[in-house]
Amino acid sequence: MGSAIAALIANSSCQVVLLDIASNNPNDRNSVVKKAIENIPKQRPPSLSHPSKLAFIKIGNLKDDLQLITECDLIIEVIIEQIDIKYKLYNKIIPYLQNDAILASNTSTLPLKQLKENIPDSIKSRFVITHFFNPPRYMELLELITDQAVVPMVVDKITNFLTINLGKTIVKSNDTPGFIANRIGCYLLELVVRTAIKANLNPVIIDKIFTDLLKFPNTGIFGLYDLIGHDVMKLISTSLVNSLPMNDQYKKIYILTPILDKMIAKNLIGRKGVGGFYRISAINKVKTKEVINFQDFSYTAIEDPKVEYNSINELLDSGSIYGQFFKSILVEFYLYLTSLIPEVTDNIYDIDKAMRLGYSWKQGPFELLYNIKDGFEWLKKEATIKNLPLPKYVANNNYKTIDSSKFQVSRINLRESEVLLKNNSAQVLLYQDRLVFSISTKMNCLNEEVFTLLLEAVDLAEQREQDLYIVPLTDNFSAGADLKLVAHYIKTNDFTKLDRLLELGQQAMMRLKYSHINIISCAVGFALGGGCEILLHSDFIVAHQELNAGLVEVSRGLVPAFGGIKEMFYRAQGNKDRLIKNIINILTANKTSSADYFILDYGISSAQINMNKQMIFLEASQLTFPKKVVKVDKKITLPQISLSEELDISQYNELQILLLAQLQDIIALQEIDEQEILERERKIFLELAQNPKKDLAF
Ligand SMILES: CCCCCCCCCCCCC[C@H](O)CC(=O)SCCNC(=O)CCNC(=O)[C@H](O)C(C)(C)COP(=O)(O)OP(=O)(O)OC[C@H]1O[C@@H](n2cnc3c(N)ncnc32)[C@H](O)[C@@H]1OP(=O)(O)O
Repeated sequence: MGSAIAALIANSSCQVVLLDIASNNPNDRNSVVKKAIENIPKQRPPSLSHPSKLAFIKIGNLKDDLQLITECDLIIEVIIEQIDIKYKLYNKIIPYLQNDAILASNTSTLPLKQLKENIPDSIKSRFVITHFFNPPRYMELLELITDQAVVPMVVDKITNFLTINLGKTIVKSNDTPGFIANRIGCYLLELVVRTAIKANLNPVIIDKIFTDLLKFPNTGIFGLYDLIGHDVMKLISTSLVNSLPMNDQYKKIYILTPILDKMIAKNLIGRKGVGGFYRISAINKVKTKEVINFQDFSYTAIEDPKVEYNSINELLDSGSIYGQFFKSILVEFYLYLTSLIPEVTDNIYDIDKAMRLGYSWKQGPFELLYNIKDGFEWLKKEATIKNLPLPKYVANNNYKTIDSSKFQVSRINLRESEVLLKNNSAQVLLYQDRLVFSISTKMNCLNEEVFTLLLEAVDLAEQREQDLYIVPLTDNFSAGADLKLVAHYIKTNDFTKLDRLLELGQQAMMRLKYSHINIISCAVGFALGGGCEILLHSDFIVAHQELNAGLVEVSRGLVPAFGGIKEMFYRAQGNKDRLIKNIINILTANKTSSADYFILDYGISSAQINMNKQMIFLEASQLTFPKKVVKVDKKITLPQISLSEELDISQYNELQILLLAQLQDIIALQEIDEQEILERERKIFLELAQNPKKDLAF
């Protein structure tokens, strides 16, 4: 994980030093760290936002290069979870720490108290635990563990670095084993897996219920166990069980399960092994997902199971085997969860946040309990039937003070904004003194109403002489044109509406580009198709590093038609190489995987990258923009290139070849202005849209 954390820091464009053990090879003492560096670009999912970020990582070994530590403000120890080995390392590095440098351990199992036992007092005040989640580039959660000895200035400094520079959301946890997320997450994993194996239940059905009814990530519980690795789960749980108090329920559910031990012995440890609860095989050359049979460890192909219940309440009331199973594990789980308050944390919203951001649950456990009819009353009743003692939090009715509006807090608190304009798909807000346009459709998809209000928003911004910020209030900037709506129009032959959408889209993009106020787009999540076209027509983009943006239309059997083709020509400004690159973006439906890639692949010149998606708008609103110099639509010269010679067309499909021919026709014009390309773009779109092989449906 050390190299993945180094990569995350490099992604933020901060300098980072990666020190690993010195190799025995006298000719190359850095061979171990070099191997780690070589592996960074191979990590999946990718740890680096762009290969160029490797330049931010300096390497060394823990024998010859300790002086590099003197250059560092923060030293994160990411080594094996053995206290003696950690002590040895601390003794080595402490003499090289700057007076105000912070020392942090990324331990997931050892308490801060124990880590500090042999540390000089002068270091105790700046020694904390920073618990990253794997993979660190993608998981937003960071558990921060401090104690009385740590001075507030240190807490502020590290909090700023982790949130602003690295984009993490910090949840403070007490210094208890497993902290918050793993204590709860691993308990649930062990509880479900061990109870289900004992009852010989089917992992596929259990996982399906977790994903469909409880909205867990697609891996479910057994899939996650495989992903973490049965060997690693054993290490984590053993360590937890050894450090938890005698009467902790984790010890009781961590029962002997010979099947799990046999699986480890057979290297059936999950994705890293020869299989796990699941495995992917090639059956008749078809990739097939299989599930294990616990009796003989053979595998059977999975047929997509149907869950016959519409809600968790229906399942729990059903009295079926799986209904009873879920009733029993949910009662056990919630009694355990509530027994952790206030020992692990007294903030239940932090518990929910930790499970959402560290385990990717759609809802945290407390919010989830709201989905169960009379959740806490149900829990009390079931616990009483089973004669189980109620934790204080439940027995004292403390849960009655839960404020459900605090579970998922949106990026901008709408209650603080004045709504200036609004329709069913978008709104214009006055947030403090900033004009904000935000879309409110599913995935912020674009329809006539969005464009109509966007046009009105630009009018309003111009009247008020104020810049306009385009800000998503949810996790995505925009997934582009509403393809469900487009498919519906096509099905009902409503070509007037289709034409109107196309016209409005193009008009809105040109209005953004040629208005005399600045248009600032705050780009997070997906900005695809029309979403990307809005970015291309904005004056400035503040982008989250984890942005996925691109003109992906060709992958849907369409072509960009809200000015995307036009911008790719226009932005090349006569430069041959840039034009070829831009055409490849369209042809290959280049969906970039980070803001770094988007800026380079799409030739974006006015953008700033931010690591923290919660802070994108804050950052945008703090920037000052010069008065916009409205561009003049001049003719651009088109470099005379032959696309069939410049590109390897053998790899392209029918639509791509047809599109290439149309783009070549534009190039043949030699000189063109923006309006002319836009008209061409519309013509190309309509011509190619007749191609019947289209799959707009989801
Ligand atoms: C003779 C014919 C003439 C035709 C003339 C037509 C003229 C019409 C004018 C249109 C001009 C368009 C021009 C523009 O340049 C083109 C575009 O913008 S095309 C759209 C490009 N965008 C995409 O292809 C993105 C599609 N979406 C995705 O790939 C994925 O959804 C995602 C964004 C990667 C997210 O993936 P996930 O996180 O897994 O989420 P889901 O896929 O489950 O999505 C959640 C939810 O949202 C719905 N949804 C997503 N994108 C769209 C969309 N573009 N339109 C409609 N709905 C969308 C998705 O279906 C899910 O819905 P649910 O299942 O929850 O109901």
